[in-house]
Amino acid sequence: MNLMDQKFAELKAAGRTALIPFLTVGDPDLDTTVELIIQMEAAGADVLELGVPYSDPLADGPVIQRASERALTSSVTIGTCIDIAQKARQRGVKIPFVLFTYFNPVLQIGLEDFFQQLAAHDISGLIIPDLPIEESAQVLELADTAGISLVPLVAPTSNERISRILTNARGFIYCVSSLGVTGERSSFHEGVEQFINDVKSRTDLPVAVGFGISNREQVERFSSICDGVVVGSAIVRKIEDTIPLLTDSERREEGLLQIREFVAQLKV
Ligand SMILES: O=P(O)(O)OC[C@@H](O)[C@@H](O)c1c[nH]c2ccccc12
Repeated sequence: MNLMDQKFAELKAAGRTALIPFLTVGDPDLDTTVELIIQMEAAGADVLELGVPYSDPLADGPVIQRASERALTSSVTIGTCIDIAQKARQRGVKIPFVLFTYFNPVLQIGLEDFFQQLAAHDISGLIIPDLPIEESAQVLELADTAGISLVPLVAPTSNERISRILTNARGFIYCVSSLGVTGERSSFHEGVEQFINDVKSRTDLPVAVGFGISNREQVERFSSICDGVVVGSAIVRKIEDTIPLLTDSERREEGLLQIREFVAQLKV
């Protein structure tokens, strides 16, 4: 049982739903990312998705694409992201981290080295959105050996693949609320609650939902049926809008407080 498993067990015992923010490491810069991680925890985040910026984020909408572009100007790599996680731990951050990366950056450093680095830096979970279940056997074996939970994405269109995905799932199940790419939404896939409840009926693992969730009302809606709610683009947009403050030494603290307050109002 790793830190993330423990966190979900604690929340379940308390009847609470995990708030799982996503941010892109290095956006707008690496030092600010460490400060933002500290603010996310202070705001009530229970698990944190640390996104590895990538040049071809095919599943991401424009907000996260822009965040990746900004981060890539600082030459952020997977190794940088893992170092940032360690820096946050050194600053006293206790919440579990889920590394979010496309598969190509993992292949570039090699699977064995990648999992050794993850395990050495207290990363609890891993999401690779473009690793299909059919090609995940070796990654799953290495993740299990390293004690890292390989978290699968399940979409309303997964249908007959859902059973195989759930059989190989670790950590939690990430239910994608809508088809398409990431980005704030005012509505979700028709029958999304039924889809989530169907997944819940078929697994003992915690079930979280993400994609499009951008305000407290939507978090409340999904918190009533899920063990976790992921919010990415809305937070990444808030970071983007606050960059002028975050990068001004005179107004940095004001900017960090605005991000903390934005995330805190999502906590139910
Ligand atoms: O941004 P949204 O719509 O709030 O969705 C969460 C999402 O950002 C995060 O989980 C994520 C970022 N990039 C992804 C790519 C695929 C699946 C999920 C993701």
